[in-house]
Amino acid sequence: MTTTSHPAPDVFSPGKIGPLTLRNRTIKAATYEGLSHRGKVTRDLVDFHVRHAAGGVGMTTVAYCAVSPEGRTDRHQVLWTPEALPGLRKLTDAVHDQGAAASAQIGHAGPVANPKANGAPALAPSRQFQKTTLSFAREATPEDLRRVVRDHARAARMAIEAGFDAVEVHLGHNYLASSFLSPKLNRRTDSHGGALENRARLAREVMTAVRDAVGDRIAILAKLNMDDGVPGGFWLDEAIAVARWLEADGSVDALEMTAGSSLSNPMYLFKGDAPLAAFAEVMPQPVKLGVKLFGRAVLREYPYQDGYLLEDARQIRAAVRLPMVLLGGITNRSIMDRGMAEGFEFVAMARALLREPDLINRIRADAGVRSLCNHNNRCMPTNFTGARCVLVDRSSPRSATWGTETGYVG
Ligand SMILES: Cc1cc2nc3c(=O)[nH]c(=O)nc-3n(C[C@H](O)[C@H](O)[C@H](O)COP(=O)(O)O)c2cc1C
Repeated sequence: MTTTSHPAPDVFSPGKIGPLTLRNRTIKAATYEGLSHRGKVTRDLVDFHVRHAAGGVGMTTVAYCAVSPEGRTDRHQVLWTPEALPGLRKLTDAVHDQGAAASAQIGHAGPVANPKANGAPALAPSRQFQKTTLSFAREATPEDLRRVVRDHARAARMAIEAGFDAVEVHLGHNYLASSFLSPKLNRRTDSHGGALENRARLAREVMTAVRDAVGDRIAILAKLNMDDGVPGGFWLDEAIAVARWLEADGSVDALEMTAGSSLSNPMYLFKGDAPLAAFAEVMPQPVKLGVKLFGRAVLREYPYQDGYLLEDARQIRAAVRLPMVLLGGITNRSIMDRGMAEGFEFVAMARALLREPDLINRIRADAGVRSLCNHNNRCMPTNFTGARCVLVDRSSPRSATWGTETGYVG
């Protein structure tokens, strides 16, 4: 542990991530909004982030902006194209007007991508059957990997043009870089497979390319898995080594630790109820069929408790000096204070802020405020139809005419 000799910072005091100073230490975690249309920003997407910025967070994260077309989980996802830039700039300007910073989550979904929607097979370290999309992901060639690394660098450069203060690189949930880390998913025998040094190569190449692309003009965060929650998968001991390498590479300004596999164990990240019926209801084919056939095996339930990733994240905290963001069940002042006391510099929150976007302002005014989120997790499947808490708003903003009606903002 590096910080026990210093008093714990107040979560409402300013905090530094690389070149960036946030007005406080709370971050709206990435929740894929499902509010972009044909790769471009809509008014609904801007409004979503303005709500969170006005609600008091230090930084809001625009999720998940794919670096390559075959790396999308939804065909409407923001892609880093010149056409997307004017809308992204309007989004970051609107967030800045509220006094918050804006981060873009960038990444490649790898085997989690939707091949039908993308019109291209998903990429994986080794050829494999995807239960959720009932299709085979193809083995990425060395040229694919070089291109994906370049795509991350290009995305990070465009994030600067779009006015973002930070990029958060997705190294979790068995998306592409995370699937390479997994000894279960990665059965390669080349320089990107086998020993941990080789399995971690893609994640390190991506982070170094992003650092080379942006220098210290904006902050660089990495959202790194600690444990896939899958027998034979990537887990904590290996994550500690990877966190140390990323620190030694100088490619990261802050680490946010996550867990689970969007491929085979998503509830390991969320804990709480598994919303199987809600998933089957909204998913397009063939994902709907995949959920019906394999959903019960994939959506296993785990008990929820506040700060549920703290026990593992504490071990990473002890291994590196980098600023760290505590994620997972942060819902009230007392778990925020606990994170600060344990040496984390920031906290990130997803579901509690979907339930109440103004929760940060209310906790700041009254430390006794409790979140109304009950971890029923029925927000999870809303990410393709407008991420929201269904206890607040059951209806989707997306309709047959959605996009034109809502209006592009650039
Ligand atoms: C609707 C929804 C969409 C999400 N989309 C993303 C995403 O695009 N990228 C990501 O890294 N995590 C995503 N997550 C996970 C959250 O960032 C966060 O890691 C998780 O919800 C645990 O934090 P919490 O306990 O504060 O909710 C999503 C979560 C929800 C509920």
